[in-house]
Amino acid sequence: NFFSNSTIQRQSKLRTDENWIQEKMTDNKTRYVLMNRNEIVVIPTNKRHLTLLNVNYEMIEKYLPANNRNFVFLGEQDKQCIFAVHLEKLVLAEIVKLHQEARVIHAFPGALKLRQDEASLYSHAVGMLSWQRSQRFCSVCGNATVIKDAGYKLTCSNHKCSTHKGAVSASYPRVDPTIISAVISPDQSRTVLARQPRFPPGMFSCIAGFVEPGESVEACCVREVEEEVGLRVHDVSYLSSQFWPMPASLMLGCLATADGELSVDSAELEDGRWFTREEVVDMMCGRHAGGLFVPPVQAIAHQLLQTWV
Ligand SMILES: NC(=O)C1=CN([C@@H]2O[C@H](COP(=O)(O)OP(=O)(O)OC[C@H]3O[C@@H](n4cnc5c(N)ncnc54)[C@H](OP(=O)(O)O)[C@@H]3O)[C@@H](O)[C@H]2O)C=CC1
Repeated sequence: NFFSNSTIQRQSKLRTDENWIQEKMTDNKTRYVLMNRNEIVVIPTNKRHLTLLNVNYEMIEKYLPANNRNFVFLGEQDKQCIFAVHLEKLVLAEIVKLHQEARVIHAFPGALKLRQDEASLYSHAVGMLSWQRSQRFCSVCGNATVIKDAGYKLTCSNHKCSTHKGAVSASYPRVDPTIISAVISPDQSRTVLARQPRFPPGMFSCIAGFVEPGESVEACCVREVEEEVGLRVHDVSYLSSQFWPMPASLMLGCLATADGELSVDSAELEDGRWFTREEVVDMMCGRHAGGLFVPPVQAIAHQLLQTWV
């Protein structure tokens, strides 16, 4: 699945080896991925494809943040280490000026034009760096946090803080489990698609929602479909997953069966309908008579529909 198909070795056992990390950070063979919140630095390879700008330590040294903040070790690929770093907009602009073809672009939808392995690097980086930015202070005593384990762990800088004694001694990266389901009629001829007000005009997608504590994937699927379109699903089956970097959802793709009239929750959804298989095929191929379409092939919503049609 796009965004989750990296060929990188994460080398998680080496993250705690500070000397090794320090040595790799300053090695000129090391490659840095640059970003700023929702922006990435890319080079267009042709009209439709982009590649991430490769920057080595020499090029980035003077811009690297103090205390390794906003910084993460992504792993190793072909014996080359890869780190990601969050930099201020002005710094990104300065770096881009040094590379004739480089551009700073919005990561969405820009990241959809990256090669799959680079899109996976991007999703790994954005999930890690947005978590670090959201955890700058200890949630117990309010003191600053300190980055450990090459960016994968945050501890409180106040050594008297109770977090150093209790079971919850550190903050670890956050991933939000989210179900997404293609709801199919019992005769397999129709599926439910819905649209949120923030979707691009004409786009319909499968039903999605965040898993709550105490819920299984199946129970979450039943609850979300009932809440959003008023149908009671059965026969929920898990198909596959996708990390979705918005900023850190783990999409758990399901197929489920239901029938009946829809009762759309207008607080969350702008529209929700049953669509026939033929209509969905047209929406997937960009030839729907009414101009309706589904998310692109990179999204798990598309993959679920592809499995069904
Ligand atoms: N890859 C794919 O094919 C698709 C991916 N998605 C993704 O699935 C996710 C869920 O979809 P959807 O339900 O439509 O999402 P929304 O982002 O619309 O979230 C619904 C509501 O849940 C609350 N919320 C936001 N973040 C979280 C969180 N981390 N945990 C719990 N609740 C939260 C918010 O409520 P409030 O505003 O009240 O705080 C939000 O309005 C989104 O990240 C979306 O991008 C969705 C469809 C297709």
